[in-house]
Amino acid sequence: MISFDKISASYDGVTQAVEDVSFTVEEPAIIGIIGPNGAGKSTFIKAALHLMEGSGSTTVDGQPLEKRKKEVAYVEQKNDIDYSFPITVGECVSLGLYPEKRFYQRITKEDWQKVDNALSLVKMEDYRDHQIGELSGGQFQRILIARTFVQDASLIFLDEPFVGIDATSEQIIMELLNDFKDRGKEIFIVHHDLSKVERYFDELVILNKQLIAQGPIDEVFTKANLQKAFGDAIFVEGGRLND
Ligand SMILES: Nc1ncnc2c1ncn2[C@@H]1O[C@H](COP(=O)(O)OP(=O)(O)OP(=O)(O)O)[C@@H](O)[C@H]1O
Repeated sequence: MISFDKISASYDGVTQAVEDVSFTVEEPAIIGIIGPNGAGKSTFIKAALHLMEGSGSTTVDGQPLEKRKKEVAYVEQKNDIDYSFPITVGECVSLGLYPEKRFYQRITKEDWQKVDNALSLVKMEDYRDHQIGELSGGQFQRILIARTFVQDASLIFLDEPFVGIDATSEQIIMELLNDFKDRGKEIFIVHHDLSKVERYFDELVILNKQLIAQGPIDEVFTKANLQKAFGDAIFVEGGRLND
């Protein structure tokens, strides 16, 4: 169970990006975080995970986040990642084993077994010794998911993981995330494609600076909530939504 209590954050003390967002997710689930551009989706995650300054608190099973940090994995937006870093696919995945481990520290035989196992889950076992810079966007995203697996994270936050990736990678990732859910994990995904909401997610968080709605898809993925978050423009092109 993870609870967010009054998460707020601003930039330069001027732009209030997220305001008093509170909600709890009790059960293993895949949770979509949606909202218009600039709604504060990325900021919410960063502030809630204490990756930037903000206020409010996050608790895991009633304990402060600090005590459970090892269980939390965060995969940032692709454009925030430096692909030119000279590191192999295997080394990149192994970083999940020891969040505190330094680069180039020796990786044991046992570690490699865990890495190989994770790489085969994301169907990237043949790429272990390749440089990360050689991968496509979709392959790299699969590597980052493999890293959360070796970390054994139970709370996974993915910021726009499907932007610019191939359909095969998207499918492999969604299958794996469903498997993670069956293993008891809670997975949060910032996502912008509303057409896939019902297929991909069990629960939804709708944000526009403040929390608009949160809960099971069939309760909160409604025209009224989407209008509140996105305005009327979203309905111009139509689309199947619950009333
Ligand atoms: N580093 C920054 N400095 C100043 N303002 C920022 C910074 N990052 C984000 N913002 C502003 O904070 C607000 C929320 O941004 P955020 O990136 O969290 O939204 P988002 O919902 O993730 O957007 P998108 O869907 O476009 O990625 C926006 O108004 C944005 O311009």
